[in-house]
Amino acid sequence: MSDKGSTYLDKILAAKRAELAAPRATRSGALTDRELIELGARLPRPRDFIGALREGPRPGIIAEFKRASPSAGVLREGADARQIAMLYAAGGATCMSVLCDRHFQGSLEDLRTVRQSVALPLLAKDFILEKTQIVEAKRVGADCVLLIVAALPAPQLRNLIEFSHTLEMQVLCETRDEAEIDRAMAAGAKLIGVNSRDLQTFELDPDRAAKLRKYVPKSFTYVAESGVRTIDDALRLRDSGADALLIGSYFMTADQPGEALRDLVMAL
Ligand SMILES: O=P(O)(O)OC[C@@H](O)[C@@H](O)c1c[nH]c2ccccc12
Repeated sequence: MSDKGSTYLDKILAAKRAELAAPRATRSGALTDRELIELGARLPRPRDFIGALREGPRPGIIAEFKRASPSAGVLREGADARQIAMLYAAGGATCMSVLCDRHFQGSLEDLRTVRQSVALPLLAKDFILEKTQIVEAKRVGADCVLLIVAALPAPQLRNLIEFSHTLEMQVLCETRDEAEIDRAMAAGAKLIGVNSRDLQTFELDPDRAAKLRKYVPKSFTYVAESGVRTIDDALRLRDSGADALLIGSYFMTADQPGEALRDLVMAL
């Protein structure tokens, strides 16, 4: 089979489908929807991720634990999830995101480690295609899950949002243009992200999140995702009206991630 025409996102999603199709060691692998809800509902109640962003200083910072990325390679050799989480919490992060996908050298284990290290609300940053993944994220301590509009047909998106809400999990719905923003809002998302990096090509358009701000009414919570490389980048996104900034590489590559975060929070 030729790879011609398939994008990075297609490849990551194909790998995720293969992972999900393989026999799984986890308990929730072959359960019915009802059993999944019963299992998920017994897990500890999630924290209020959106509430933390709305009530804290604006814009809130969602600091991401990210070992590597397909575009930049390894960001921090031997990164220690517990240590970074504690630096982020002490540095003034409002919430944290943990990259769980293996194309970013992440795992659910990293999320579990972060959960055991800090009390901040946590986002499971993964390529979620089915309900079992939402239960698994909750099981390791996530409060919020990422759902990528470009990866999910409309009925599936709505279904996964509803399922998350049934488990009292929140959803960050990731978009990249006006049409996807409309789809996210129509599907019931309350927390809308615009990723300035295109997951098809991994190219960055540093102004995308600022340009699209006007399409999301203020009753939603708006997250500018990716591409903050300087304090000025963060200031521009703040001035565009973003409620929160999701930042990974800038902190992960800093000599002192906690200091870099504190300086950024002070500048905002
Ligand atoms: O490292 P950055 O440029 O600060 O980006 C963080 C975050 O936005 C990025 O990791 C991200 C946003 N959406 C995603 C979806 C999948 C994987 C990764 C992502």
